[in-house]
Amino acid sequence: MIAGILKEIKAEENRVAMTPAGVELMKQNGHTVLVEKAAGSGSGFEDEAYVQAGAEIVETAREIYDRSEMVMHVKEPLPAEYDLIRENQIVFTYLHLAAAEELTRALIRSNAVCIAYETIQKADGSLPLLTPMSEVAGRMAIQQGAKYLEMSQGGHGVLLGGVPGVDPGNVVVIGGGIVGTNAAKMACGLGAKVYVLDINLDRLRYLSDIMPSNCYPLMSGPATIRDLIQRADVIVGAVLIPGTKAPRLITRDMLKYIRQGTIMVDVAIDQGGCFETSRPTTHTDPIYTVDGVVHYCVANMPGAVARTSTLALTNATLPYAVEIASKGWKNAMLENKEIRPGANIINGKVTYKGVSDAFGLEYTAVDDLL
Ligand SMILES: NC(=O)C1=CN([C@@H]2O[C@H](COP(=O)(O)OP(=O)(O)OC[C@H]3O[C@@H](n4cnc5c(N)ncnc54)[C@H](O)[C@@H]3O)[C@@H](O)[C@H]2O)C=CC1
Ligand SMILES: CC(=O)C(=O)O
Ligand SMILES: [Mg+2]
Repeated sequence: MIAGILKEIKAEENRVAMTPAGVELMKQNGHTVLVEKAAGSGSGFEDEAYVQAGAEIVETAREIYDRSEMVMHVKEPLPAEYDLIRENQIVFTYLHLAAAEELTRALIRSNAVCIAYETIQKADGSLPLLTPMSEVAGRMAIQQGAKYLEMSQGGHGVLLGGVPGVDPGNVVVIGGGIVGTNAAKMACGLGAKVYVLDINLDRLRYLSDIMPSNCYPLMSGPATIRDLIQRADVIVGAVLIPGTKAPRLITRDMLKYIRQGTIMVDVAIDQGGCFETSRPTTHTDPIYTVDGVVHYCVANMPGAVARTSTLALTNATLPYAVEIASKGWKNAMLENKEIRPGANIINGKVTYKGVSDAFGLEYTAVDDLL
């Protein structure tokens, strides 16, 4: 198969969908890899390294789309690319469609085979291509929260770890999955008092076993959230119901309970955000304030630490890319049940329930198309 690696065009996105080591493995499996010029430079991989690994460097995204049977991105295709996507072409990338109606409709029109990284799912329910970026984003959430707590950044001037004789800061993490656990680990490491909220009691038991004593796993619910946000210095939004729009757990009205200069980091913004007042921001302009409460809602947080993120992401994506390229998408989905839920839109049909529900579109089970 001919696979094309596109250069990311989202603001401040420096990750790349395949490293030179990945190209080498694709070549060993008999595939041709086209890499858009300078696609890897933001992650420290120059064109020369791709050529040495056996890739062909291609000048434009248009040529990648024209010549490739499968295109790979990190982030979703942007409007400038919608008309370049071809019928039956495999588009393999993060899509987050339940929060992106315009993109959903463009991909339906394209008649392409759109497989989302974030909905590939193992039998135990885990999301192997979301996990590495959730690990990065969860850790970064605390780094960003601590930074914006500084007064010159708009925060209310609390040092998360405190000092001897002074209380540490309070961190409230809503959602105790991969993002939430990684955020909590970082915040605990700094010495903050950390509350992690989830609705899954088994998950709370697990967190209670593995987390240090300055972490308090609690059952999530409106009353608990309302109580905790009044004392919070940093609030992290980290909930997910896979493939669907995030539930709004802190409403506009609840901002009145939150002190000015508190930092709300909505990591779940790529699924629409779990705070009503969240709207996507970029690394160049990451924060805004509502009623004095600072909101950080960058939809591609891992892009800021591109070297680490590219390596972590491609460690996870490469085996799936090789399998899809080697077997074709249908056989890959028939033989590997983890890949099947990755199908979001296939030849104009919406094959992911969370996406069809989000926009009132007709749903077709992927099994009917295999
Ligand atoms: N902004 C960014 O750059 C990035 C965003 N993300 C996003 O972060 C979000 C979280 O991802 P993961 O941690 O990997 O998901 P996960 O599936 O590991 O964890 C989500 C957790 O939320 C819990 N949950 C669901 N409803 C809840 C509720 N009402 N109250 C409390 N907890 C609730 C679930 O039980 C689960 O434990 C996703 O939307 C993901 O796409 C991930 C990576 C980067
Ligand atoms: C998960 C995701 O959307 C990201 O890493 O940007
Ligand atoms: Mg994202």
